[in-house]
Amino acid sequence: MENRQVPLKEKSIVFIGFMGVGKTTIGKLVAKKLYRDFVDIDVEIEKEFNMPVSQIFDEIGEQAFRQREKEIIIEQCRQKLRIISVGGGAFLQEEIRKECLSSCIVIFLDLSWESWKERISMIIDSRPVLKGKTIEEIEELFYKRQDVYSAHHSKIQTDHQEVEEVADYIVNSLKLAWELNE
Ligand SMILES: Nc1ncnc2c1ncn2[C@@H]1O[C@H](COP(=O)(O)OP(=O)(O)O)[C@@H](O)[C@H]1O
Ligand SMILES: O=C(O)C1=C[C@@H](OP(=O)(O)O)[C@@H](O)[C@H](O)C1
Ligand SMILES: [Mg+2]
Repeated sequence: MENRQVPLKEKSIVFIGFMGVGKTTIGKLVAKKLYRDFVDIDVEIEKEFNMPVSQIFDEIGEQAFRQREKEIIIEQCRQKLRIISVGGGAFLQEEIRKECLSSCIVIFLDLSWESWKERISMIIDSRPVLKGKTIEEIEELFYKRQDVYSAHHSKIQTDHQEVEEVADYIVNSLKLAWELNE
């Protein structure tokens, strides 16, 4: 389905940002508050391969993961009324960026490096891209990736904010934008 003529209120919403910023957690919460279906692209890929992302990287390879990531995101973006959380590496692919930006509302969840660093122990084991890297190398990747996240419709600064607060702010902002667009 071509999604470009879809009214703003019905457009799917895509969450982007670096690993661990809260795309999965906040996306799920926003979906619940808006009574919309939630899709986490990593979870969809894990279901297909029947193994966690880190095992897919080890046993099948990152390239196969990126290929399915692209296909599933494009498929999901063309649906209406979805809340979609993509992996932090998805926007490195131009085709994904273009599709998300043309079909959906793209929300960038921003977090400072200082705040992000405090979360590292929670995510390091499940993110193969971080495995074996020094903190300096991760910091370099963090800043390098910010370039691709600059392609978005809306940015939310999440430092020192609880997930509920961030989700409520997003829901209220969306409702306001929808009202103004009516
Ligand atoms: N605003 C927040 N404040 C504190 N912890 C958070 C916040 N958002 C997410 N987290 C925690 O950070 C970790 C990574 O969150 P997750 O939603 O998986 O991020 P992503 O999908 O962007 O990789 C989880 O343990 C989650 O509970
Ligand atoms: O940034 C990346 O390259 C990745 C981010 C992960 O998703 P989260 O951003 O949800 O952690 C997951 O897709 C995979 O481990 C690769
Ligand atoms: Mg996630």
